[in-house]
Amino acid sequence: MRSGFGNTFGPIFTVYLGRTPIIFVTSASLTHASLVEESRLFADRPLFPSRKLFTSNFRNINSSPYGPFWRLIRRNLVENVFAVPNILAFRPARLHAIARIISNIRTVAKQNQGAVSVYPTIRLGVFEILLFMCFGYRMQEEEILEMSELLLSVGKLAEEQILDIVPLLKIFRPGKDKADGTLRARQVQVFTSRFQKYKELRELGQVTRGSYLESLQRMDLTTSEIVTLCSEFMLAGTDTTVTTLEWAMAHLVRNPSIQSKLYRHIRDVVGDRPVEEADLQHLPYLRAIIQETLRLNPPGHTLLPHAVSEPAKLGGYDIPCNAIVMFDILTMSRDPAIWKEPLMFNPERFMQLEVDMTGSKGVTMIPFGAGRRICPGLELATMHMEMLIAHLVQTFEWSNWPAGKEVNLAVKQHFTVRMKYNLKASVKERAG
Ligand code: HEM
Repeated sequence: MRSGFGNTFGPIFTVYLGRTPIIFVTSASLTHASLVEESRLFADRPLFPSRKLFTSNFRNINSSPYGPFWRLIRRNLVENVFAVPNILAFRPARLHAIARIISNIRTVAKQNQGAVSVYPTIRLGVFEILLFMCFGYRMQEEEILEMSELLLSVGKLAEEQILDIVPLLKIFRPGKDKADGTLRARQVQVFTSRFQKYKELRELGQVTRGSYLESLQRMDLTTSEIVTLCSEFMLAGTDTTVTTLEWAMAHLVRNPSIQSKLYRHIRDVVGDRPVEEADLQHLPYLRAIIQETLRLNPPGHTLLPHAVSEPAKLGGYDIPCNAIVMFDILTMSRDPAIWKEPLMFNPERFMQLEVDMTGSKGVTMIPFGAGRRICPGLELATMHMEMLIAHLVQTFEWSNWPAGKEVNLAVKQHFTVRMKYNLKASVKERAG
């Protein structure tokens, strides 16, 4: 099990790929010194040429250079869409999607002697919740599948960023530019047809107010930019959340006593009825399980690439403006100097310890980043993960499939760092 690059190469080191310096920061204190104490300086992003097309010329939140446009679109997301009353307005969509996931699990289990592949069974439900928040109306099954397949193709391009750093590698991807152009045209066409449907339903008073699309249409943005921003919302929120859920379920399958403790904890607090959002604040053990999962298996082992807006110094190193700065957060969250028995899955540690995942007072684990570029979806994602784990464990008992076979924790880098072998588990309906 990897503990991060830091153990091998030290707290900060540079690798050259072609002419581009890539500076890896692996220490928690240097991460705090840069992302929190010098937050403004380290809040820029490198501009990868291959992303120009799919980001409408770097006009989405994650790729936009630090500046007024970034501030405007980020503030819109945080203050309008992610405001608590607005999130609560989408509660019916969440409950609908959770019910669908549970029903899918029952169907799949029935067809496969009790066995369920966790990732694919959960993914569409999480995607559906975000689609609803993005567009304000419930899409038909085939529309959801079309959007999902389309965005999986768009998301795959993020895995090809190496081509920007070493352009020579492009010879292994002949026809890439043409294929990208075709995909972008399809993305714009499919999204535009959804915008049209939104307009029709809105005129009939049949949309949930407060969607991301509604907020974006109030701003001075082009259709292409709105397509890009809606796509980012879906891409940033789906696989990060589902990857973490799969890891959490893997740990619960590997640790039946922790799973039983969670089940009893939920029963003690809420009784027999399904967990609701208002219960979450009374379920610290549930939160501890999510935190421990994010510590041991953050869906990104590094943050998104950062850059400095002017030449800087960090840990005695010069950081030039053309450098790509990578924060290796896995090293920090598995650092034995910070965490006792760091490779052990032990949610109890969070029952005794108040951990600030935003890193503002000091960095120990920052699965959502820290400073100005911290993930704006932190609270929404946490709520979705807690609700889903609670319902999955309330409804079913999860165990190894086939019985006696250990869960394999090998990793694979996709858009997120996922389980190399999709978790397949056996589910048994709980008595009630
Ligand atoms: C378990 C779930 C999630 C994790 C672990 C996660 C993690 C992260 C990380 C590590 C970053 C990069 C921070 C940096 O570069 O410093 C990020 C950025 C971002 N995330 Fe998330 N994320 C999650 C869910 C979500 C959700 C649900 C949304 C929205 C629907 C979202 C939207 C974004 C956006 C827009 C950015 C770019 C922020 C910026 O550059 O200013 N994320 N996230």
